[in-house]
Amino acid sequence: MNKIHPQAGIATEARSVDHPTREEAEAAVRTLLRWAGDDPDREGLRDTPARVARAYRDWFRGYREDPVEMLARTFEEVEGYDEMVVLRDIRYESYCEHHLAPIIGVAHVGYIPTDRVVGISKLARVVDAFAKRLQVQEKMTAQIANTLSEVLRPRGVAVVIEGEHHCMSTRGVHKPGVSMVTSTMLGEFRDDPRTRKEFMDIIGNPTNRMR
Ligand SMILES: Nc1nc2c(ncn2[C@@H]2O[C@H](COP(=O)(O)OP(=O)(O)OP(=O)(O)O)[C@@H](O)[C@H]2O)c(=O)[nH]1
Ligand SMILES: [Zn+2]
Repeated sequence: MNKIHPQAGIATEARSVDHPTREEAEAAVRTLLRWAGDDPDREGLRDTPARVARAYRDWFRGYREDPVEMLARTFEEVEGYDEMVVLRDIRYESYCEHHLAPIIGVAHVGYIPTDRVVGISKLARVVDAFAKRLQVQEKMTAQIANTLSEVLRPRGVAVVIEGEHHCMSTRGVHKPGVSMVTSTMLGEFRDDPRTRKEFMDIIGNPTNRMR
C-alpha cells in the first residue's frame, strides 16, 4: 500500500514490496550477468553484484524519501511577495520503468505563492524524490506538480520536464538527441494564458538545452 500523508492526501512512497535480502539482490545481478553472456565468477565481475546492489540504493533512493516532509518548512516574511517564483534547469536523473534505462534531463518548476514561500532547494529536492524512482515522465511531472499544489496551496503551479530517454537512444529505435517534453499546469498557470506564457518565456526554448 502507498503511504498516504495525512496533511495532503499525497502518496509519498512506492508500494511496500516484499523487500529482498541483499543476498537475493546480488544473486539476481549474477543471473543478469550470465544473461548478458558473461561469467560472474571471473575476477573483474566478482564484486559487481555487491556494487550493483549498492548502486540501486543510490539510484532508487526516492522510494525512501518523503516529498511532503521536504516542503514542511516555509517562510512567511516575504514583504507580501506574490509573484511567480521559478527554478529552472534543475538537472535530474531518473529511470524508465519499462527498461530500467536512465532518463536524463532538466525540470523547470514555478509557483505563485499565497502567503508563504518555501526554500528553493526544496523544489529541487522534491524533483529528485520523484525522479529517483522507476518512472514514466508524464507521471513524474504530475507527481511533482500535485505535491507542490497540495502542500503549499499556492495560486498556481507549473512543471515542465525535458528528458532524454536512454531506452530510445541506446537501444530499440536508437534515436539519440531526442527529448521528450511534458508539462503540468495548475491554478493560474492553467487558467490564465498570460501567466503560462510568462513562465514559458522565463524557462526559454527547450531546444538543445540538454546537450
Ligand atoms: N509515454 C511514455 N513512454 C515511455 C516513457 N519511457 C519509455 N516509454 C516508451 O514505452 C514504450 C514501451 O513499449 P513496448 O512496446 O512495451 O516496449 P519495447 O518493445 O521495448 O518498445 P521499443 O522501445 O519501441 O523497442 C516504448 O515506446 C518507450 O519508448 C515515458 O516516460 N513516457
Ligand atoms: Zn524505457
